[in-house]
Amino acid sequence: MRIDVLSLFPDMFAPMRQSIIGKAIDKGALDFQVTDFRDFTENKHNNVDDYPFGGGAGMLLTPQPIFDAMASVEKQAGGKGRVILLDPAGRQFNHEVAQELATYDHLTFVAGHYEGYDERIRELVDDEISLGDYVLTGGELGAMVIIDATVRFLPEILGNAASAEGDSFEDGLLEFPQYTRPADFRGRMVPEVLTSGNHAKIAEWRLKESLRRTYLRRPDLLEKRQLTQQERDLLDNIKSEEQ
Ligand SMILES: O=C(NCc1ccc(CNCc2ncc[nH]2)cc1)c1csc2nc[nH]c(=O)c12
Repeated sequence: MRIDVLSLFPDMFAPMRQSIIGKAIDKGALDFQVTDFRDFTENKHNNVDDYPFGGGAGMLLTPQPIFDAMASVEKQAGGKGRVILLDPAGRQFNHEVAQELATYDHLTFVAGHYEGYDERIRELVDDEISLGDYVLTGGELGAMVIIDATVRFLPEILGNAASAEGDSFEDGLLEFPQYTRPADFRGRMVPEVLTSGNHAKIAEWRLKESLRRTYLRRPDLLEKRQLTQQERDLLDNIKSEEQ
């Protein structure tokens, strides 16, 4: 997979090379390139933004540096791949979107700053993604979150854990409580069932605790999810316990 980012703050992406991105690059699973579109401005003052026509507060990114930075990526990479604009007005990022993006072999992210983009920049763009309904100062952190969540799906990175996890019953439910050694931590015991070796009982306990957690914290997820008869029975059980 190749990922390009167009940004005014390329250094913000350097720390990613210390973790998941670096691992993917070392494994040859990922080509990662950040382009500073300020390098492409034809403006003698090196400006990349300007006042909005029609007045109003804030500055907008001008189209020329971004168009020319994109042309440079196209020349280098032999194309621009799937172009994603980070924008608060975009569709909300989530697990499904990450899975969808992971299917492309080339993604180009455009991260803006200031109060937004000149509308004509959207001509370059295939998709617009927001990280949620809160205001950030720019798109870089959003791009990093999306890249992290997407790169983890690469087979070389998480093997089949990511896909397997996605397919199992956890899909659509919150994670069950997890424990590791010691079984007795200063008097706080790990639930008996988990050290019983009874795998059927363990699986049922995990399913029930996933349902309990989802019921208590994210009932909206339960609304969206088809429940098996076993899950419905467990949920009835939980509802009476949680009275
Ligand atoms: O670039 C981003 N933010 C910078 C930014 C913040 C506010 C505005 C719009 N300004 C108000 C307005 N609209 C119309 C007129 N005036 C534009 C850009 C961003 C990328 S993804 C994301 N996801 C969640 N939140 C975010 O802010 C982001």
